[in-house]
Amino acid sequence: MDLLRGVNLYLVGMMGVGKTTVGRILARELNYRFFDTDAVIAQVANESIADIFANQGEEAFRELETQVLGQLSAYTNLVVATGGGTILRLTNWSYLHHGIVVWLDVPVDQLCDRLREDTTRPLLRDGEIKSKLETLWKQRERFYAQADVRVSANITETPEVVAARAIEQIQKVLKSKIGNDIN
Ligand SMILES: Nc1ncnc2c1ncn2[C@@H]1O[C@H](COP(=O)(O)OP(=O)(O)O)[C@@H](O)[C@H]1O
Ligand SMILES: O=C(O)C1=C[C@@H](OP(=O)(O)O)[C@@H](O)[C@H](O)C1
Repeated sequence: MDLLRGVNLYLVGMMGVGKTTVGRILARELNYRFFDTDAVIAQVANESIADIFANQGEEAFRELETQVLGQLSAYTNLVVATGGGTILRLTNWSYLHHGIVVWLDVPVDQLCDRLREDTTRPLLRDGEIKSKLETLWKQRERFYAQADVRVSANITETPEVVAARAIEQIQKVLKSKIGNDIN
């Protein structure tokens, strides 16, 4: 994994794909530090993500998200689990491109089962989860597709299996990048 030294891994993808769960495992395997931008935002704001949305609105949350991402990008050897909407802002991409952007992709219908009982994600409140996720997916798919590495997963796989595949795929992409640079 020497290829990866000195860079950050940024996990992107829809809510509930496992960015936090898989990210922690990746950090452990690579001996990197792990950060979840939502957790940092909640700590800095001293409020839960749901309360920030309710009290300050989504735009204020997005501003905090950009600030936290920018601060984390000053460091190296981090695995960063981003929020599902991080990819929406062009400014955020200027930070994401400091490292390797890894898209965890789980089919939306499988995410519904995972998130049905969830109360922590404000964008899924009030209404039918499936149609909300599908609407977000339609708006966001093209942004996720700009990641350096795509890791497809399904909910029958353990986070450990997904993390192992992510490492393999990241290595493959880095090796081919280096090969292309030499040729
Ligand atoms: N591979 C997996 N297998 C089973 N459950 C998972 C897996 N990945 C994540 N989960 C569960 O799904 C939920 C959402 O995962 P999380 O890591 O918080 O997603 P994200 O950070 O992308 O929003 C959590 O309850 C987590 O325990
Ligand atoms: O998709 C989104 O816009 C959001 C995803 C959430 O993070 P997770 O992707 O970790 O659930 C959190 O940042 C916030 O609720 C908004």
